[in-house]
Amino acid sequence: MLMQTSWTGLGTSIASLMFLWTMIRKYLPRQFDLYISTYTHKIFSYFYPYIEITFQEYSGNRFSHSKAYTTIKSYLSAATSERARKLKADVGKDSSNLVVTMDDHEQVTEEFKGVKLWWSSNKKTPRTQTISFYPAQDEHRYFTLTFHHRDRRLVMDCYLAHVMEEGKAIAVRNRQRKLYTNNRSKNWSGYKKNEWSYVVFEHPATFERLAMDPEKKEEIIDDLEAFKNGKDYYEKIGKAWKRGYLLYGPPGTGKSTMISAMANFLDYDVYDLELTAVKDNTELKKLFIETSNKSIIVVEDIDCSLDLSGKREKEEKPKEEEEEEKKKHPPGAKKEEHDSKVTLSGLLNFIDGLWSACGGERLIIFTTNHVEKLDPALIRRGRMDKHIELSYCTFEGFKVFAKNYLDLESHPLFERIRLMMEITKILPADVAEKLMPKSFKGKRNAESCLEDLIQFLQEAKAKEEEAIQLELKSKEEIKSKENGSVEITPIENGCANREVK
Ligand SMILES: Nc1ncnc2c1ncn2[C@@H]1O[C@H](COP(=O)(O)OP(=O)(O)OP(=O)(O)O)[C@@H](O)[C@H]1O
Repeated sequence: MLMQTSWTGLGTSIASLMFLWTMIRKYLPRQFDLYISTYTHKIFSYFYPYIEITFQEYSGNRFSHSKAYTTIKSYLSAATSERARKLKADVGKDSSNLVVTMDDHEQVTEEFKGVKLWWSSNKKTPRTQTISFYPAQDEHRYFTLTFHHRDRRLVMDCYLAHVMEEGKAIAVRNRQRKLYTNNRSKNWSGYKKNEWSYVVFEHPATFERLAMDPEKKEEIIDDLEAFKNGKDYYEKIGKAWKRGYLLYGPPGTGKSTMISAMANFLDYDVYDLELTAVKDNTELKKLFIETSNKSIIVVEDIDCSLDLSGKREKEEKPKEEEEEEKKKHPPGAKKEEHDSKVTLSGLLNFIDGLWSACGGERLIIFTTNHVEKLDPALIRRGRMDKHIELSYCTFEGFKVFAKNYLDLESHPLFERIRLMMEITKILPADVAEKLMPKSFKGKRNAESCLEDLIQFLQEAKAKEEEAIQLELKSKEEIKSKENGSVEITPIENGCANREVK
């Protein structure tokens, strides 16, 4: 009984004290309140001198991931993978491509400028049952960073910035790049929409493996490097952060390969724009707006994509062509659905109109096999800032192929190939095809590849000479027809002589 009275008394006195404490804090001036809370905190931190910061998976609503969480996740995955790599290396297994993520409730200990910090990955499952229109969110993940109270300045001023910077760089490195293409698809109401769809982009092309003049290659690499790091510069000069490239040359000279090498070099996504599938300029604009930053937008074979000759040339169209066009599309007839109405001016707007300035860091690349067919307005400098000609293979280019395909830096047959390449045109695609080993069994095979190439060069030379002879002959024929003289065969010659007699 006595015991019960004393417990009740103790409870009442604690409750009264707490009430009094709350009242005092409520009516105390602000500075005293702050003073008290600082001291309370100091007393608590004496018993638990660690600070914990949490980073939640979702920011605000459940559908948008918090950027900080995602960045920290990349950072910690790299740290965990590194640890796992070291462990594996100790055991002696190959571990170069290992990527490991942190397990729930796993801890990672880090050292930064001599200070120890602890990261842990946690998960919370909500206990309350809520009725919601959206699917239930089962788990709520977060990272907790724990550090000693005395290190809070270093953590706040340096460490967190370091984590964010590293995390972002790691995320960019680990990002799977995408190759997009546009296609028309019907939605549930039957309305045809033009949308981007993608596959993972995994082309192994690099500038190192690209066969072309080394100086030209260096120049392109420098240009891309300057573009990639040019954010401030573009801002300073008041220009949208984008650049146009025109790649031209015969088929099989490496235009597509160069685009892949550029994408790999810059770490950009690729948007392969199929212009013939775009209905009109509005659709083109919409597609453009949907492209992301850090991307290359490619229009391959631009001369074949659409009639982009513009108004000026349309007026000059020969009559026969117009007739043919009319036959294809008689005035009353319904045009085929895929017929595109994208115009030259629409395309120019796409390249450098007002809309092209939304977002940034975009390369626009056109490729063509017939540069002479393009409207000068489309490719003038400022729109297509850099014109790159890809042409027949040079000896320097061949050496890149030999190193790449056959692992050869020199060979007695090289000199013969060099001399032949000086007088014979050969496409890089043909060199690539000839040097592709027929089986993967050493040097002997490499030599037979070189011999194959020599034979191909000899045949190409013979064909070239034959073509020149034919051309000369036809030119002579035309000339003689123009002069009104008939070609005289020996017998005719004889007859003619007789007639004269
Ligand atoms: N300069 C080059 N460097 C390395 N490989 C090349 C080069 N040119 C061509 N190739 C090889 O030839 C093949 C065809 O090249 P690619 O498709 O890039 O040529 P292209 O100029 O885009 O042709 P097209 O105009 O017909 O599209 C590629 O798979 C590549 O292996």
